[in-house]
Amino acid sequence: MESRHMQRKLNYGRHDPLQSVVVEPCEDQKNGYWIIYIHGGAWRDPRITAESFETTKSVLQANYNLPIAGFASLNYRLSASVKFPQDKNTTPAEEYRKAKHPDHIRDVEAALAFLQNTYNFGQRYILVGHSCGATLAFQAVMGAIAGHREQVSDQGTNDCDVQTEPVSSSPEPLPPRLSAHPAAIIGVAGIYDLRAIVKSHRDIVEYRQFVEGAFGADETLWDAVSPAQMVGSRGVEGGWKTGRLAVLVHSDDDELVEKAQLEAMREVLRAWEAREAQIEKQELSSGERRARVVPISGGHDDAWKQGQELARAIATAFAELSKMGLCPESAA
Ligand SMILES: N[C@@H](CC(=O)c1ccccc1NC=O)C(=O)O
Repeated sequence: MESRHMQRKLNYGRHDPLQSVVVEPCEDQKNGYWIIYIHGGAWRDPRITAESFETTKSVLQANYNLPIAGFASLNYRLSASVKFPQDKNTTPAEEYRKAKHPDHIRDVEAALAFLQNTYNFGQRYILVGHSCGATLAFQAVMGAIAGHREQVSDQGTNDCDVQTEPVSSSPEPLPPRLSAHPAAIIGVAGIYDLRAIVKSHRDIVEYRQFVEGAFGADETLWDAVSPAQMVGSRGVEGGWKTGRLAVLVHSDDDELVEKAQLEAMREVLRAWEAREAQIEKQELSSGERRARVVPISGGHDDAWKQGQELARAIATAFAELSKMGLCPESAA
């Protein structure tokens, strides 16, 4: 592979080493899209990090010729896990995992704003999220969570009034504003309805544990932050005004997240799809939107561990953008 593409790890926050991104700009594809990955691990698994995108990235670079302007993979602060206990007395404070909603999504927003300020790609990016990373990807464009922070070019109205989060325990100021939402989101093995996933696994304590670990025990908050639960101005429908393409990816071999999660998200995306995208005046395309389902094979974590199926899903998204007239020819 070409070696002039340099991979670097950059920090976007000062309170936790997990406030970092692994980036690799691709100098020869300036008109392409940035691929920005958000890893899974139930908001708490310290073994699953930004580096978990490496294999998929290598597959994309070796086997596809897509117009990709750069790769970024985000780390974000994690919640505590009973499976990986830490001793508060001996763990350096910045490494002690204690994040609670909205810390995770605020870190994702801060990372995206940091990348936008650094690389100036505007809306030309695709958010790819796996498992709880898919939750975070769609939360980043939900009206009730982040939509009021988007700056739409022609002064979109601010129709979001309610704050749906507890006061953050985080010492951080609010992250800089997200200047633009992604053109496309790819949700892989995603969790989109917290109440439903806990209920459908009520005999396995782990599910309630990781949801409470990240969001607390108040189930009305679970609904308010679930992309498949919020409709209208508080959901993806009202929040993701400039969005063009949503791709939902799932494997029937997935042993951890059931297909009902995808189906619930597919339903709320129907209302989003029916509305026209808000587009820049100089843009020549129509406001057409698409939501697509892409089946893959393999177990829950095989998507990123093996990389081939995730890479294929990403290539499918580029093919859709291309059909919509939203994709440049790839250079070389
Ligand atoms: N290894 C994980 C398990 C996990 O990631 C998970 C389990 C069930 C359903 C979804 C999961 N991950 C989603 O991000 C853990 O530490 O809990």
